Amino acid sequence: MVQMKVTKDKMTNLIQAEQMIKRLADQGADMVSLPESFNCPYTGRSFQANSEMIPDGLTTKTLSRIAKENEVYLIGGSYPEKVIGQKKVYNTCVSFDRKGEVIGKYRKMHLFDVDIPGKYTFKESDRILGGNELCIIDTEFCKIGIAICYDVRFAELGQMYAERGCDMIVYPGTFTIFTGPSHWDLVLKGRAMETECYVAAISPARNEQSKFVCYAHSSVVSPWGDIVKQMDEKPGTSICEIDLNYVQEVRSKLPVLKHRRNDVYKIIKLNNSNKK
Ligand SMILES: NC(=O)CCC(=O)C(=O)O
Repeated sequence: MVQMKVTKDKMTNLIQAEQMIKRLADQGADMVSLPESFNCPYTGRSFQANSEMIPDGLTTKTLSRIAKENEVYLIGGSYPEKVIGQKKVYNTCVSFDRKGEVIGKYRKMHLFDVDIPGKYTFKESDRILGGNELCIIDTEFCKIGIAICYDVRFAELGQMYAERGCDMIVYPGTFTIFTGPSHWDLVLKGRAMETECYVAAISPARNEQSKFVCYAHSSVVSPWGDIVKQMDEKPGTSICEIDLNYVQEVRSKLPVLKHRRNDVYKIIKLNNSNKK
C-alpha cells in the first residue's frame, strides 16, 4: 500500500510514487497499489486540469515503466482520464502486470455528490463522468475486482466481483475526514464479509493544507471481516501478506455465496444502462 502525500505538482507525485513502489518491491512486494487521485489533488478543478489520455498520457506511460522495472503488479490508484469530445473526465484506475502491460482499466462508477450541511459539499458529477463497466484483473495469484472509493458503499458491485470469481477486491479511495471515522472500517469489513474476499483500500496520506482533507488509514481486511493491516494518517508504505487459502477456508465454513437465493432475487449486469 502506497499512502503518499499528494501535492499540486504532478511530477513530484510521480517521483514520490516511483520511490515508494521501488521501496515496496525491494521489500518483496508482488503487488502494489497507489491511492485514488494520486497524481493531483482530489478537487474537480484539479482533476480536469490534470486529465490525460489513457494509455498515451504521461502517467500511464510512467506507471507502465515503473511496473516493468520493479517487476510488480501495479494497481495505479486513480487519475483523471481525458476523452476526446468530452468536456468532463473520468476518474480511472489502470492496472499493470509485471511486464508493464495494461491488464485493466476501471472508471469510477458511483460519483460522490454529497452535501453534509456545515461540514462538506462535493459534487463529483460537475466535472466527472461515471463509468459503466466492471474491471477484473487476472493475476498469477487470483482474480481481483477493481473499484474506486465511493463505489465501496455499493454492496452490489462487490457481490458481482465475488460471483465472477474474484478472491480480492481493491478500492483505491480517499474518504473524507467527516465520513471516514464512522464509515471506513465498517464498509470495508462489510464488503469483505459479504463477498468473502480480501478487501484492500488505499488512500492518500492526510494533508491538512489540502482542500479535501482525507481520513487516510489504508487497510487490508480478511474474508472473515478482520482488519489484518491498517495504516494511520501519515505518509508511508505498508506490506501485507495475503493467504488465499483462507478465502476458500472461510467460504467452505460459512458458504454465504452458495446460500444466496438467486431464485428469489438476483444481481444482474445491464449493459451501459446507467449513462447519466
Ligand atoms: N473519494 C470519494 O469517493 C469520497 C467518498 C467518501 O468520502 C465517502 O464517505 O463515501
